[in-house]
Amino acid sequence: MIALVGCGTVGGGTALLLTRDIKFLKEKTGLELGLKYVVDINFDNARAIGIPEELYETDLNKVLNDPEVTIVIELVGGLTFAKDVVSKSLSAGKNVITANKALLATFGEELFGLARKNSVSIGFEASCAGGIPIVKAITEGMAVNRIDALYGIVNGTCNYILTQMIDQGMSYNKALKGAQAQGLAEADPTLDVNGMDSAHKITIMSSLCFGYNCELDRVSVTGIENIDIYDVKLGTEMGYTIKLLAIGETYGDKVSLRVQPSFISNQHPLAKISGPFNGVSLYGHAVGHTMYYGRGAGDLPTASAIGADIISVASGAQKILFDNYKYWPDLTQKPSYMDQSEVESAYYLRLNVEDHIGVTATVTKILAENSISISGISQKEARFDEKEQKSIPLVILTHKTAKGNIDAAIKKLKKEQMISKKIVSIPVIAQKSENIK
Ligand SMILES: NC(=O)C1=CN([C@@H]2O[C@H](COP(=O)(O)OP(=O)(O)OC[C@H]3O[C@@H](n4cnc5c(N)ncnc54)[C@H](OP(=O)(O)O)[C@@H]3O)[C@@H](O)[C@H]2O)C=CC1
Ligand SMILES: N[C@@H](CC=O)C(=O)O
Repeated sequence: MIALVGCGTVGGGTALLLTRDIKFLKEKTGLELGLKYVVDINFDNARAIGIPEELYETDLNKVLNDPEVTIVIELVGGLTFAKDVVSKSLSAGKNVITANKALLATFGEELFGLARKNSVSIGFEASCAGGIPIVKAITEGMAVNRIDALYGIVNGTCNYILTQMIDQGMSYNKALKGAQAQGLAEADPTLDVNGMDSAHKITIMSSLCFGYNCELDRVSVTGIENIDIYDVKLGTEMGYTIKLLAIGETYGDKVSLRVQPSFISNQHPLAKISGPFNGVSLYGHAVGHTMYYGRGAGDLPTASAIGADIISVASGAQKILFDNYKYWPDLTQKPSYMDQSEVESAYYLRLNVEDHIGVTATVTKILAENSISISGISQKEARFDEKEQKSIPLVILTHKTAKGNIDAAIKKLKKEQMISKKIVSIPVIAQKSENIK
């Protein structure tokens, strides 16, 4: 029997699948599945979607002490009560299913170890890229591959906001409200827009891809909060679209983990992933490039991934994988990390400069001194700030260069009197080449 803790957006969707669709699930899988408890502190949402009242429970201990319950689904979110639910359930010998990427990215090693100690397993398909079965793709579908890179749009809220801003000209705040209304955003949407939710997901997925216990605090994270629609529009004119990319890559025996707003060409396979959808590209040594697409957030799409875990746990498949796969974070070593300053890409730079003779020469000289080669440069129409101060936007596209060079050049440029301190730099990410061998 199943107990579900937290009946909000995802919990509500899951409870619906386990009540309304239970007959279909049994017919399809041949498994005897049953929802016995819905634990929450209030049941407004459960009532609103018609979950039967006899399932409602406020006391977690009742679930923990019920020997009939073999699966506890944690859908509360956060790191405090959720951690208690997961730890206590595992310690009570119950399998756990969770969508809580923050919890697994922070305490994965401890919780996976606890599951192993108690001979149970943790299902977490819904923790990365919502409804896309990406955990199964990495651990099962790509099993024979050495995976050396993962590029993903893995936050539905940010992708929805950016799409609305570009396609509808909607303001950032209005688009964020829209994402919240659709149940895409986290309870605290700061985690979405500041890039941390994507960082949680890239930590979990990279650990499974590369066979290291990747650490959340080694992800270089930039969110979308400070993106200026002016740059988005200039990017569009140049044939680029802006996406919040989560990237995990290996460089020899080193790992690089980063989340960053990035320009990608309109021809890039991830460019067409819009609205609440997510897309994840994996690169394996045997298969080459594979790509996964689907809804990255929302009640039923995420419940679909939870349902897949329920079936895996109930059929015994999850435990077999848990016992045999060697890339779980409690079984692997922490990686060595690539120094972020050495990571290379092309860049879009926007400077605001005074309209003086020699300013472009000063800029190009500083870039050259920092080993940055320019692939394009253009001066745009003058702009006026809120204090009516005029400045000329100078947009530069660079060839591939190390991030350290860009940072050093920006530091120097900011010291020049004719150049405003606000310099925008956005990596321009090309599609990775396959390396089949
Ligand atoms: N929303 C999405 O699309 C996705 C979410 N996730 C993850 O799924 C998890 C749940 O997210 P989501 O459904 O959006 O969150 P919600 O905030 O909608 O749901 C959380 C539920 O837990 C309840 N709750 C809070 N504290 C307790 C407690 N002490 N005891 C029992 N119940 C409690 C809340 O009640 P109340 O409302 O009264 O506070 C609410 O009903 C999170 O880890 C999130 O990161 C993963 C993929 C997609
Ligand atoms: N808030 C998240 C929900 C899914 O993980 C998102 O927007 O992607």
